Amino acid sequence: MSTIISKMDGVSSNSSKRAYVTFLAGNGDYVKGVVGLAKGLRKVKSAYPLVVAILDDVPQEHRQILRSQGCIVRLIDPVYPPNNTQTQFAMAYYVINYSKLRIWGFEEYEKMVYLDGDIQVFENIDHLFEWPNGYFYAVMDCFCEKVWNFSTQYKIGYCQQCPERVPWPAESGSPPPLYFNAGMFVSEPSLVTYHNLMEALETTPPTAFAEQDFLNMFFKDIYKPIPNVYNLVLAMLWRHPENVDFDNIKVAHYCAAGSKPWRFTGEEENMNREDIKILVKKWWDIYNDKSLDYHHHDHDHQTHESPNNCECDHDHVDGDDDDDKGGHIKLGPFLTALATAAIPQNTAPSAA
Ligand SMILES: O=c1ccn([C@@H]2O[C@H](COP(=O)(O)OP(=O)(O)O[C@H]3O[C@H](CO)[C@H](O)[C@H](O)[C@H]3O)[C@@H](O)[C@H]2O)c(=O)[nH]1
Ligand SMILES: O[C@H]1[C@H](O)[C@@H](O)[C@H](O)[C@@H](O)[C@H]1O
Ligand SMILES: [Mn+2]
Repeated sequence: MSTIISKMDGVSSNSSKRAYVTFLAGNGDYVKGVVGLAKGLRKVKSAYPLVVAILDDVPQEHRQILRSQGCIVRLIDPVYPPNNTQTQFAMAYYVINYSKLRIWGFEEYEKMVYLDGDIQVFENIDHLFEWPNGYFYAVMDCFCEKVWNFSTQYKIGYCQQCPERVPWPAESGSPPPLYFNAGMFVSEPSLVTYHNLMEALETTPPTAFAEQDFLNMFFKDIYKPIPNVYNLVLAMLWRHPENVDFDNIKVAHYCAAGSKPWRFTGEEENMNREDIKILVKKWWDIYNDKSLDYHHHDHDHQTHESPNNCECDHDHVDGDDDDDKGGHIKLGPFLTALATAAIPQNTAPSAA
């Protein structure tokens, strides 16, 4: 009996230190993605809350919608890549994603599963929290879509998903290290890691895929690839069908151009595929399912009475206080400046 009690104690104290985390910026329609995700996590009976790290530009009305869906809303300050006059930042669309780095400051959680707002879960993935600490778990990306056309991999036709198809040329040395998609990962918040991330960022010029490239560099030594059912990047369906187990997809990532369910028209390339239409419909079925709306009393594991869920969502993760980068700069002028910079058209994702 006593062992059962202590075991249960162990579980509950551990459980409260776990969270799904997503990121939301702007006043646009990504809030729909996050609502869909919150409902999807509820549908599969996840035992852990969804924490939404929001930037200041998310309107109150959207924050309220998230809270009413049982989410924990946490305001974060934006993170900017260092100024670099030499390197033209290729994809302005991704710059705000550097702000995702703030989530390592959510130290009240021992472990987090990060999920992009354009992700949906179809099966319970709580077991990810049980995996050994000390690693960065994520799914390997695919380099075959046009959004990669600036890269050597794309130009050669090399993809880590099928390294034999077009082998990496011997004269180019060893193939690039395994590269993960940063729309889903398992990691451990920690102020030490957080400060190391911020410090490393200061000397890292921005690159095309923003924080995704940066995280790939930062965590390269502890990166553990996991099966793609945990983050099915939709392009895998037509680029590497042999690697896809369609009936067992646990997590779908609607990142292919034109695939965001809440903007879906079916007109973009590949969007008329049956498998895509099935996945988009599955997303909508969850989003529209009223029985999946959050009801405070129905979900004792998701009561979320954390102080972080109060109206005072000014719970900023401390940046470098004496440093402009960590301060409360308005994002608007920064993004405007980026938007007016010369950005090659062909590298801007159409989902933007
Ligand atoms: O206006 C926006 C744009 C983005 N987001 C948030 O940022 C996430 C990332 O943006 P996308 O999902 O549109 O981008 P992709 O999936 O195409 O991007 C991939 O590459 C990015 C590189 O910066 C990130 O690593 C991202 O997590 C990874 O999935 C969104 O899911 C959403 O959570 C917003 O809230 N508002
Ligand atoms: O790494 C990239 C990046 O995450 C893109 O934004 C996504 O659209 C692509 O599918 C992926 O390969
Ligand atoms: Mn995404």
